[in-house]
Amino acid sequence: MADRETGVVILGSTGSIGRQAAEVIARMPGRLRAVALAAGRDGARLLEQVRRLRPEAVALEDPEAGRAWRPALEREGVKVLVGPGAAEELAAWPGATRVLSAITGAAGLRPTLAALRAGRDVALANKESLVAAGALVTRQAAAAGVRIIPVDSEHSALFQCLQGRSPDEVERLVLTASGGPFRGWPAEALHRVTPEQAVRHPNWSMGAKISVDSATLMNKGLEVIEARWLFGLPASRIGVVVHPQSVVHGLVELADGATVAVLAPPDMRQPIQYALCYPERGPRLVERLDLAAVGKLTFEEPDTRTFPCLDLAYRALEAGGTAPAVLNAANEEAVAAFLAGRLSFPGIAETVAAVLAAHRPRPVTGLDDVLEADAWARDQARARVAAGAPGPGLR
Ligand SMILES: NC(=O)C1=CN([C@@H]2O[C@H](COP(=O)(O)OP(=O)(O)OC[C@H]3O[C@@H](n4cnc5c(N)ncnc54)[C@H](OP(=O)(O)O)[C@@H]3O)[C@@H](O)[C@H]2O)C=CC1
Ligand SMILES: CC(=O)[C@@H](O)[C@H](O)COP(=O)(O)O
Ligand SMILES: [Mn+2]
Repeated sequence: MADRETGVVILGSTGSIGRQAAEVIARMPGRLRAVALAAGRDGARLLEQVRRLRPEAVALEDPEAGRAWRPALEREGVKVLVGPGAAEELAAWPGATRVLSAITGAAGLRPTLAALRAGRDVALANKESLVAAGALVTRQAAAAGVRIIPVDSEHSALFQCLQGRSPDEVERLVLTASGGPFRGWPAEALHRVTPEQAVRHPNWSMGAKISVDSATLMNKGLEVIEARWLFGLPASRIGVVVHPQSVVHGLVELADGATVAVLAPPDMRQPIQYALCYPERGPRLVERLDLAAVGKLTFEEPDTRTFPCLDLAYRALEAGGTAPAVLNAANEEAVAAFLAGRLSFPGIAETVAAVLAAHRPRPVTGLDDVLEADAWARDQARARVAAGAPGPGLR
Protein backbone atom coordinates (compact mmCIF):
# COMPACT_ATOMS: atom_id res chain seq x y z
CA MET A 1 0.00 0.00 0.00
CA ALA A 2 1.07 3.59 -0.66
CA ASP A 3 2.18 5.39 2.50
CA ARG A 4 0.71 8.65 1.20
CA GLU A 5 -2.92 9.68 1.13
CA THR A 6 -4.31 10.34 -2.38
CA GLY A 7 -6.42 13.50 -2.63
CA VAL A 8 -9.35 12.92 -4.99
CA VAL A 9 -11.72 15.28 -6.79
CA ILE A 10 -15.06 13.64 -7.64
CA LEU A 11 -16.74 15.18 -10.67
CA GLY A 12 -20.37 14.00 -10.58
CA SER A 13 -20.30 13.14 -6.86
CA THR A 14 -24.10 13.00 -6.55
CA GLY A 15 -24.59 10.39 -9.29
CA SER A 16 -24.45 6.62 -9.23
CA ILE A 17 -20.66 6.39 -9.75
CA GLY A 18 -20.01 9.47 -7.59
CA ARG A 19 -21.96 8.10 -4.62
CA GLN A 20 -20.22 4.73 -4.82
CA ALA A 21 -16.87 6.51 -5.05
CA ALA A 22 -17.77 8.54 -1.95
CA GLU A 23 -18.42 5.26 -0.14
CA VAL A 24 -15.11 3.74 -1.31
CA ILE A 25 -13.23 6.85 -0.12
CA ALA A 26 -15.04 6.90 3.23
CA ARG A 27 -14.04 3.27 3.76
CA MET A 28 -10.35 3.93 3.07
CA PRO A 29 -9.35 6.73 5.49
CA GLY A 30 -5.65 7.50 5.45
CA ARG A 31 -5.36 6.10 1.90
CA LEU A 32 -7.97 8.17 0.02
CA ARG A 33 -9.40 11.60 0.80
CA ALA A 34 -12.09 13.57 -1.04
CA VAL A 35 -10.73 17.09 -1.43
CA ALA A 36 -13.42 18.46 -3.76
CA LEU A 37 -16.85 17.43 -5.06
CA ALA A 38 -18.69 18.65 -8.15
CA ALA A 39 -22.40 18.12 -8.82
CA GLY A 40 -24.97 19.29 -11.31
CA ARG A 41 -28.01 20.36 -9.32
CA ASP A 42 -28.54 17.97 -6.39
CA GLY A 43 -27.63 20.38 -3.59
CA ALA A 44 -29.27 18.27 -0.88
CA ARG A 45 -27.11 15.24 -1.62
CA LEU A 46 -24.03 17.42 -2.03
CA LEU A 47 -24.61 18.96 1.41
CA GLU A 48 -24.95 15.51 2.94
CA GLN A 49 -21.68 14.46 1.24
CA VAL A 50 -19.93 17.60 2.54
CA ARG A 51 -20.97 16.73 6.09
CA ARG A 52 -19.68 13.17 5.69
CA LEU A 53 -16.50 13.67 3.63
CA ARG A 54 -15.43 17.18 4.70
CA PRO A 55 -13.96 18.30 1.34
CA GLU A 56 -12.28 21.70 0.89
CA ALA A 57 -14.41 22.82 -2.07
CA VAL A 58 -17.59 21.97 -3.96
CA ALA A 59 -19.18 23.00 -7.24
CA LEU A 60 -22.79 23.18 -8.39
CA GLU A 61 -23.01 23.64 -12.14
CA ASP A 62 -26.69 24.58 -12.17
CA PRO A 63 -26.96 28.32 -11.30
CA GLU A 64 -30.39 28.03 -9.65
CA ALA A 65 -29.34 25.10 -7.47
CA GLY A 66 -26.15 27.01 -6.70
CA ARG A 67 -28.09 30.06 -5.50
CA ALA A 68 -30.37 27.90 -3.38
CA TRP A 69 -27.68 25.77 -1.73
CA ARG A 70 -24.70 28.13 -1.45
CA PRO A 71 -25.59 29.48 2.04
CA ALA A 72 -26.04 26.02 3.61
CA LEU A 73 -22.86 24.73 1.96
CA GLU A 74 -20.84 27.77 3.06
CA ARG A 75 -22.02 27.30 6.64
CA GLU A 76 -20.09 23.98 6.53
CA GLY A 77 -16.89 25.97 5.91
CA VAL A 78 -16.42 24.75 2.36
CA LYS A 79 -15.48 26.88 -0.68
CA VAL A 80 -18.45 26.94 -3.11
CA LEU A 81 -18.22 27.42 -6.88
CA VAL A 82 -21.44 27.95 -8.79
CA GLY A 83 -22.63 28.12 -12.38
CA PRO A 84 -21.47 27.02 -15.84
CA GLY A 85 -17.77 26.12 -15.72
CA ALA A 86 -17.76 25.40 -11.96
CA ALA A 87 -16.91 21.70 -12.43
CA GLU A 88 -14.19 22.57 -14.93
CA GLU A 89 -12.61 24.96 -12.41
CA LEU A 90 -12.87 22.40 -9.62
CA ALA A 91 -11.19 19.73 -11.77
CA ALA A 92 -7.87 21.51 -11.21
CA TRP A 93 -8.35 21.93 -7.43
CA PRO A 94 -4.87 22.05 -5.77
CA GLY A 95 -4.58 19.31 -3.09
CA ALA A 96 -5.66 16.50 -5.46
CA THR A 97 -3.54 14.15 -7.55
CA ARG A 98 -6.41 12.13 -8.97
CA VAL A 99 -9.73 13.20 -10.49
CA LEU A 100 -12.67 10.84 -10.85
CA SER A 101 -14.49 11.94 -14.00
CA ALA A 102 -18.08 10.77 -13.46
CA ILE A 103 -20.30 13.46 -14.94
CA THR A 104 -22.70 11.95 -17.43
CA GLY A 105 -22.55 12.82 -21.12
CA ALA A 106 -20.47 15.21 -23.20
CA ALA A 107 -20.86 17.72 -20.33
CA GLY A 108 -17.93 15.82 -18.79
CA LEU A 109 -15.54 16.65 -21.63
CA ARG A 110 -14.27 20.09 -20.58
CA PRO A 111 -13.82 19.10 -16.90
CA THR A 112 -11.94 15.95 -17.98
CA LEU A 113 -9.62 17.96 -20.22
CA ALA A 114 -9.13 20.51 -17.44
CA ALA A 115 -8.09 17.78 -14.99
CA LEU A 116 -5.58 16.36 -17.47
CA ARG A 117 -4.26 19.82 -18.34
CA ALA A 118 -3.69 20.46 -14.63
CA GLY A 119 -1.54 17.33 -14.45
CA ARG A 120 -3.97 15.08 -12.59
CA ASP A 121 -4.31 11.36 -13.24
CA VAL A 122 -7.91 10.79 -14.32
CA ALA A 123 -10.01 7.83 -13.21
CA LEU A 124 -12.41 7.87 -16.13
CA ALA A 125 -16.06 6.80 -15.90
CA ASN A 126 -17.27 9.49 -18.32
CA LYS A 127 -16.92 7.40 -21.48
CA GLU A 128 -18.63 10.08 -23.59
CA SER A 129 -15.56 12.34 -23.40
CA LEU A 130 -13.44 9.63 -25.06
CA VAL A 131 -16.18 8.89 -27.61
CA ALA A 132 -16.60 12.54 -28.59
CA ALA A 133 -12.98 13.61 -28.39
CA GLY A 134 -10.74 10.56 -27.92
CA ALA A 135 -7.86 12.04 -29.91
CA LEU A 136 -7.88 15.28 -27.91
CA VAL A 137 -8.27 13.62 -24.52
CA THR A 138 -5.49 11.07 -25.07
CA ARG A 139 -3.23 13.74 -26.58
CA GLN A 140 -3.82 15.98 -23.55
CA ALA A 141 -2.96 13.13 -21.17
CA ALA A 142 0.26 12.39 -23.08
CA ALA A 143 1.24 16.07 -23.18
CA ALA A 144 0.74 16.42 -19.43
CA GLY A 145 2.45 13.08 -18.69
CA VAL A 146 -0.54 11.75 -16.74
CA ARG A 147 -2.60 8.57 -16.83
CA ILE A 148 -6.16 7.79 -17.78
CA ILE A 149 -7.27 4.86 -15.64
CA PRO A 150 -10.56 3.32 -16.75
CA VAL A 151 -13.48 2.99 -14.33
CA ASP A 152 -15.98 1.49 -16.78
CA SER A 153 -16.24 -2.16 -15.65
CA GLU A 154 -15.26 -3.76 -18.98
CA HIS A 155 -12.32 -1.41 -19.54
CA SER A 156 -11.17 -1.78 -15.98
CA ALA A 157 -11.16 -5.55 -16.55
CA LEU A 158 -9.19 -5.18 -19.80
CA PHE A 159 -6.78 -2.75 -18.14
CA GLN A 160 -6.23 -5.25 -15.33
CA CYS A 161 -5.68 -8.09 -17.86
CA LEU A 162 -3.17 -5.97 -19.78
CA GLN A 163 -0.94 -5.09 -16.81
CA GLY A 164 2.62 -6.21 -17.53
CA ARG A 165 1.88 -7.31 -21.11
CA SER A 166 3.60 -6.01 -24.22
CA PRO A 167 1.42 -4.92 -27.18
CA ASP A 168 2.67 -7.79 -29.39
CA GLU A 169 1.24 -10.34 -26.93
CA VAL A 170 -2.29 -9.00 -27.51
CA GLU A 171 -4.42 -10.11 -30.43
CA ARG A 172 -7.94 -8.93 -29.61
CA LEU A 173 -10.03 -7.35 -26.86
CA VAL A 174 -13.54 -8.55 -26.03
CA LEU A 175 -16.09 -6.51 -24.11
CA THR A 176 -19.00 -8.32 -22.52
CA ALA A 177 -22.54 -6.90 -22.74
CA SER A 178 -25.42 -7.95 -20.51
CA GLY A 179 -27.82 -7.54 -23.45
CA GLY A 180 -29.94 -5.19 -21.32
CA PRO A 181 -33.54 -5.57 -20.13
CA PHE A 182 -34.93 -6.34 -23.60
CA ARG A 183 -32.50 -9.10 -24.61
CA GLY A 184 -34.40 -11.70 -26.65
CA TRP A 185 -37.42 -9.46 -27.26
CA PRO A 186 -38.83 -9.28 -30.79
CA ALA A 187 -38.37 -5.92 -32.53
CA GLU A 188 -42.18 -5.32 -32.68
CA ALA A 189 -42.45 -5.37 -28.87
CA LEU A 190 -39.91 -2.55 -28.49
CA HIS A 191 -42.37 0.10 -29.77
CA ARG A 192 -44.34 -0.21 -26.54
CA VAL A 193 -41.52 -0.16 -23.99
CA THR A 194 -41.57 2.55 -21.36
CA PRO A 195 -38.64 4.43 -19.81
CA GLU A 196 -39.39 2.66 -16.50
CA GLN A 197 -38.76 -0.67 -18.22
CA ALA A 198 -35.71 0.63 -20.06
CA VAL A 199 -33.92 1.94 -16.93
CA ARG A 200 -34.47 -1.34 -15.04
CA HIS A 201 -31.09 -2.93 -15.82
CA PRO A 202 -30.91 -6.67 -15.03
CA ASN A 203 -27.57 -6.49 -13.16
CA TRP A 204 -26.48 -2.92 -12.40
CA SER A 205 -28.07 0.08 -10.71
CA MET A 206 -26.96 3.08 -12.78
CA GLY A 207 -28.05 6.56 -13.88
CA ALA A 208 -30.96 6.81 -16.33
CA LYS A 209 -28.93 7.75 -19.41
CA ILE A 210 -26.44 4.87 -19.29
CA SER A 211 -29.26 2.47 -18.38
CA VAL A 212 -31.15 3.39 -21.56
CA ASP A 213 -27.86 3.07 -23.49
CA SER A 214 -27.51 -0.46 -22.13
CA ALA A 215 -31.03 -1.27 -23.29
CA THR A 216 -30.35 -0.06 -26.86
CA LEU A 217 -26.81 -1.58 -26.93
CA MET A 218 -25.50 1.94 -27.58
CA ASN A 219 -23.61 1.60 -24.30
CA LYS A 220 -21.58 -1.22 -25.83
CA GLY A 221 -21.05 0.82 -28.98
CA LEU A 222 -19.75 3.75 -26.91
CA GLU A 223 -17.54 1.28 -25.04
CA VAL A 224 -16.00 -0.06 -28.26
CA ILE A 225 -14.98 3.51 -29.14
CA GLU A 226 -13.80 4.07 -25.55
CA ALA A 227 -11.64 0.92 -25.81
CA ARG A 228 -10.16 2.10 -29.08
CA TRP A 229 -8.81 5.22 -27.40
CA LEU A 230 -7.82 3.65 -24.10
CA PHE A 231 -5.95 0.71 -25.59
CA GLY A 232 -4.99 1.95 -29.07
CA LEU A 233 -6.34 -1.03 -31.03
CA PRO A 234 -8.42 -0.68 -34.22
CA ALA A 235 -12.13 -1.55 -34.27
CA SER A 236 -11.36 -4.81 -36.11
CA ARG A 237 -9.57 -6.05 -32.95
CA ILE A 238 -12.29 -5.05 -30.47
CA GLY A 239 -15.22 -7.45 -30.20
CA VAL A 240 -18.39 -7.75 -28.14
CA VAL A 241 -20.05 -10.85 -26.71
CA VAL A 242 -23.35 -10.90 -24.85
CA HIS A 243 -23.00 -12.38 -21.37
CA PRO A 244 -26.25 -11.92 -19.43
CA GLN A 245 -24.77 -12.65 -15.97
CA SER A 246 -22.26 -9.71 -16.05
CA VAL A 247 -19.66 -11.73 -14.14
CA VAL A 248 -16.96 -11.87 -16.82
CA HIS A 249 -16.28 -8.20 -17.58
CA GLY A 250 -13.59 -8.18 -20.25
CA LEU A 251 -11.39 -10.68 -22.06
CA VAL A 252 -8.01 -10.34 -23.75
CA GLU A 253 -7.17 -12.87 -26.45
CA LEU A 254 -3.43 -13.38 -26.49
CA ALA A 255 -1.28 -14.16 -29.52
CA ASP A 256 -0.60 -17.75 -28.40
CA GLY A 257 -4.30 -18.64 -28.24
CA ALA A 258 -4.82 -18.16 -24.48
CA THR A 259 -7.57 -15.83 -23.27
CA VAL A 260 -7.33 -13.99 -19.95
CA ALA A 261 -10.31 -12.37 -18.27
CA VAL A 262 -11.40 -10.59 -15.11
CA LEU A 263 -14.39 -12.05 -13.25
CA ALA A 264 -16.01 -10.20 -10.37
CA PRO A 265 -19.48 -9.67 -8.93
CA PRO A 266 -21.32 -6.86 -10.80
CA ASP A 267 -20.38 -4.16 -8.30
CA MET A 268 -18.83 -0.88 -9.48
CA ARG A 269 -17.06 -0.31 -6.18
CA GLN A 270 -14.28 -2.71 -7.29
CA PRO A 271 -13.33 -0.88 -10.53
CA ILE A 272 -13.78 2.50 -8.81
CA GLN A 273 -11.46 1.46 -5.97
CA TYR A 274 -8.93 0.01 -8.41
CA ALA A 275 -8.86 3.23 -10.45
CA LEU A 276 -8.47 5.40 -7.35
CA CYS A 277 -5.72 3.23 -5.81
CA TYR A 278 -3.87 2.13 -8.99
CA PRO A 279 -1.14 0.86 -9.22
CA GLU A 280 -1.84 -0.58 -5.74
CA ARG A 281 -4.89 -2.66 -4.87
CA GLY A 282 -7.01 -1.76 -1.89
CA PRO A 283 -8.69 -4.13 0.58
CA ARG A 284 -11.82 -6.06 -0.47
CA LEU A 285 -14.95 -3.91 -0.34
CA VAL A 286 -17.17 -6.20 -2.43
CA GLU A 287 -18.61 -9.66 -1.89
CA ARG A 288 -16.58 -12.72 -2.83
CA LEU A 289 -17.46 -14.11 -6.25
CA ASP A 290 -19.24 -17.40 -5.58
CA LEU A 291 -19.21 -19.18 -8.93
CA ALA A 292 -21.13 -22.17 -7.59
CA ALA A 293 -23.94 -19.83 -6.56
CA VAL A 294 -23.84 -18.10 -9.96
CA GLY A 295 -24.15 -21.55 -11.55
CA LYS A 296 -23.97 -20.84 -15.25
CA LEU A 297 -22.01 -18.34 -17.31
CA THR A 298 -23.47 -18.06 -20.81
CA PHE A 299 -22.39 -16.22 -23.95
CA GLU A 300 -24.12 -15.34 -27.22
CA GLU A 301 -23.78 -13.05 -30.25
CA PRO A 302 -25.30 -9.53 -29.95
CA ASP A 303 -28.62 -9.15 -31.81
CA THR A 304 -27.70 -6.14 -33.93
CA ARG A 305 -30.77 -6.41 -36.18
CA THR A 306 -33.08 -5.69 -33.25
CA PHE A 307 -30.58 -3.37 -31.54
CA PRO A 308 -28.77 -1.49 -34.34
CA CYS A 309 -26.91 1.02 -32.11
CA LEU A 310 -23.87 -1.21 -31.69
CA ASP A 311 -23.33 -1.29 -35.46
CA LEU A 312 -23.92 2.47 -35.68
CA ALA A 313 -21.07 3.00 -33.24
CA TYR A 314 -18.72 0.76 -35.23
CA ARG A 315 -19.72 2.74 -38.33
CA ALA A 316 -18.96 6.06 -36.61
CA LEU A 317 -15.60 4.76 -35.40
CA GLU A 318 -14.77 3.62 -38.92
CA ALA A 319 -15.79 7.02 -40.37
CA GLY A 320 -13.57 8.75 -37.79
CA GLY A 321 -13.05 12.50 -37.30
CA THR A 322 -16.20 14.17 -35.98
CA ALA A 323 -18.47 11.13 -36.59
CA PRO A 324 -18.21 9.65 -33.05
CA ALA A 325 -18.98 13.09 -31.52
CA VAL A 326 -22.07 13.25 -33.72
CA LEU A 327 -23.11 9.71 -32.76
CA ASN A 328 -22.76 10.59 -29.10
CA ALA A 329 -24.57 13.93 -29.22
CA ALA A 330 -27.47 12.59 -31.30
CA ASN A 331 -27.78 9.70 -28.87
CA GLU A 332 -27.82 12.00 -25.83
CA GLU A 333 -30.62 14.07 -27.36
CA ALA A 334 -32.59 10.98 -28.42
CA VAL A 335 -32.28 9.35 -25.00
CA ALA A 336 -33.39 12.58 -23.28
CA ALA A 337 -36.39 12.74 -25.64
CA PHE A 338 -37.25 9.09 -24.93
CA LEU A 339 -37.08 9.68 -21.16
CA ALA A 340 -39.32 12.75 -21.55
CA GLY A 341 -41.92 10.85 -23.59
CA ARG A 342 -41.16 12.63 -26.86
CA LEU A 343 -39.69 9.61 -28.68
CA SER A 344 -40.31 5.87 -28.81
CA PHE A 345 -37.59 3.40 -27.83
CA PRO A 346 -36.86 2.33 -31.44
CA GLY A 347 -36.85 6.05 -32.28
CA ILE A 348 -33.53 6.38 -30.43
CA ALA A 349 -31.65 4.24 -32.95
CA GLU A 350 -33.61 5.72 -35.85
CA THR A 351 -32.70 9.25 -34.81
CA VAL A 352 -29.02 8.46 -34.33
CA ALA A 353 -28.87 6.60 -37.66
CA ALA A 354 -30.49 9.50 -39.52
CA VAL A 355 -28.23 12.16 -37.98
CA LEU A 356 -25.13 10.08 -38.61
CA ALA A 357 -26.15 9.48 -42.23
CA ALA A 358 -26.61 13.24 -42.76
CA HIS A 359 -23.17 14.03 -41.32
CA ARG A 360 -20.06 14.58 -43.40
CA PRO A 361 -17.22 13.83 -40.96
CA ARG A 362 -14.42 16.37 -40.64
CA PRO A 363 -11.00 15.89 -39.04
CA VAL A 364 -10.71 16.83 -35.36
CA THR A 365 -7.87 19.30 -34.95
CA GLY A 366 -9.10 21.00 -31.79
CA LEU A 367 -11.93 21.22 -29.26
CA ASP A 368 -13.93 23.60 -31.47
CA ASP A 369 -14.31 20.88 -34.13
CA VAL A 370 -15.85 18.56 -31.54
CA LEU A 371 -18.11 21.22 -30.01
CA GLU A 372 -19.33 22.32 -33.42
CA ALA A 373 -20.15 18.74 -34.48
CA ASP A 374 -21.83 18.12 -31.12
CA ALA A 375 -24.04 21.23 -31.48
CA TRP A 376 -24.92 20.39 -35.10
CA ALA A 377 -25.91 16.83 -34.15
CA ARG A 378 -28.08 18.03 -31.26
CA ASP A 379 -29.95 20.47 -33.55
CA GLN A 380 -30.47 17.73 -36.12
CA ALA A 381 -31.66 15.22 -33.54
CA ARG A 382 -34.06 17.69 -31.89
CA ALA A 383 -35.57 18.60 -35.26
CA ARG A 384 -36.08 14.93 -36.13
CA VAL A 385 -37.60 14.19 -32.73
CA ALA A 386 -39.97 17.16 -33.07
CA ALA A 387 -41.12 15.88 -36.45
CA GLY A 388 -41.58 12.27 -35.31
CA ALA A 389 -43.90 10.16 -33.16
CA PRO A 390 -43.67 10.53 -29.36
CA GLY A 391 -43.10 7.71 -26.84
CA PRO A 392 -44.66 7.02 -23.42
CA GLY A 393 -42.13 9.04 -21.32
CA LEU A 394 -40.74 8.49 -17.80
CA ARG A 395 -43.53 8.77 -15.21
N1 LIG B 1 -23.41 4.09 -13.13
C1 LIG B 1 -22.55 3.16 -13.52
O1 LIG B 1 -22.52 2.07 -12.94
C2 LIG B 1 -21.59 3.42 -14.63
C3 LIG B 1 -21.46 4.67 -15.20
N2 LIG B 1 -20.53 4.91 -16.16
C4 LIG B 1 -20.39 6.24 -16.73
O2 LIG B 1 -20.18 7.16 -15.66
C5 LIG B 1 -20.79 8.42 -15.96
C6 LIG B 1 -21.78 8.77 -14.84
O3 LIG B 1 -22.81 7.79 -14.84
P1 LIG B 1 -23.86 7.72 -13.65
O4 LIG B 1 -23.15 7.94 -12.35
O5 LIG B 1 -24.61 6.46 -13.85
O6 LIG B 1 -24.80 8.95 -13.96
P2 LIG B 1 -25.83 9.71 -13.00
O7 LIG B 1 -26.86 10.28 -13.85
O8 LIG B 1 -26.22 8.83 -11.87
O9 LIG B 1 -24.93 10.88 -12.38
C7 LIG B 1 -24.46 11.92 -13.17
C8 LIG B 1 -23.66 12.91 -12.34
O10 LIG B 1 -23.24 13.97 -13.19
C9 LIG B 1 -23.70 15.22 -12.63
N3 LIG B 1 -23.93 16.12 -13.75
C10 LIG B 1 -24.80 15.96 -14.76
N4 LIG B 1 -24.69 16.99 -15.63
C11 LIG B 1 -23.73 17.80 -15.14
C12 LIG B 1 -23.15 19.03 -15.57
N5 LIG B 1 -23.55 19.63 -16.70
N6 LIG B 1 -22.17 19.58 -14.82
C13 LIG B 1 -21.77 19.00 -13.68
N7 LIG B 1 -22.28 17.84 -13.23
C14 LIG B 1 -23.25 17.26 -13.94
C15 LIG B 1 -24.94 14.86 -11.87
O11 LIG B 1 -25.23 15.87 -10.91
P3 LIG B 1 -26.70 16.08 -10.24
O12 LIG B 1 -27.26 14.71 -10.01
O13 LIG B 1 -26.35 16.80 -8.98
O14 LIG B 1 -27.51 16.90 -11.18
C16 LIG B 1 -24.47 13.55 -11.23
O15 LIG B 1 -23.62 13.82 -10.15
C17 LIG B 1 -21.45 8.26 -17.35
O16 LIG B 1 -20.57 8.72 -18.33
C18 LIG B 1 -21.62 6.75 -17.47
O17 LIG B 1 -21.62 6.32 -18.80
C19 LIG B 1 -19.69 3.93 -16.63
C20 LIG B 1 -19.80 2.66 -16.12
C21 LIG B 1 -20.75 2.30 -15.08
C1 LIG C 1 -21.29 -1.25 -15.08
C2 LIG C 1 -20.87 -0.88 -16.43
O1 LIG C 1 -19.71 -0.85 -16.75
C3 LIG C 1 -21.90 -0.55 -17.43
O2 LIG C 1 -21.36 0.13 -18.53
C4 LIG C 1 -22.46 -1.87 -17.84
O3 LIG C 1 -21.55 -2.45 -18.72
C5 LIG C 1 -23.78 -1.72 -18.48
O4 LIG C 1 -24.25 -2.93 -18.85
P1 LIG C 1 -24.40 -3.45 -20.35
O5 LIG C 1 -23.39 -4.53 -20.51
O6 LIG C 1 -25.81 -3.93 -20.35
O7 LIG C 1 -24.17 -2.31 -21.28
MN1 LIG D 1 -19.50 -0.66 -18.92
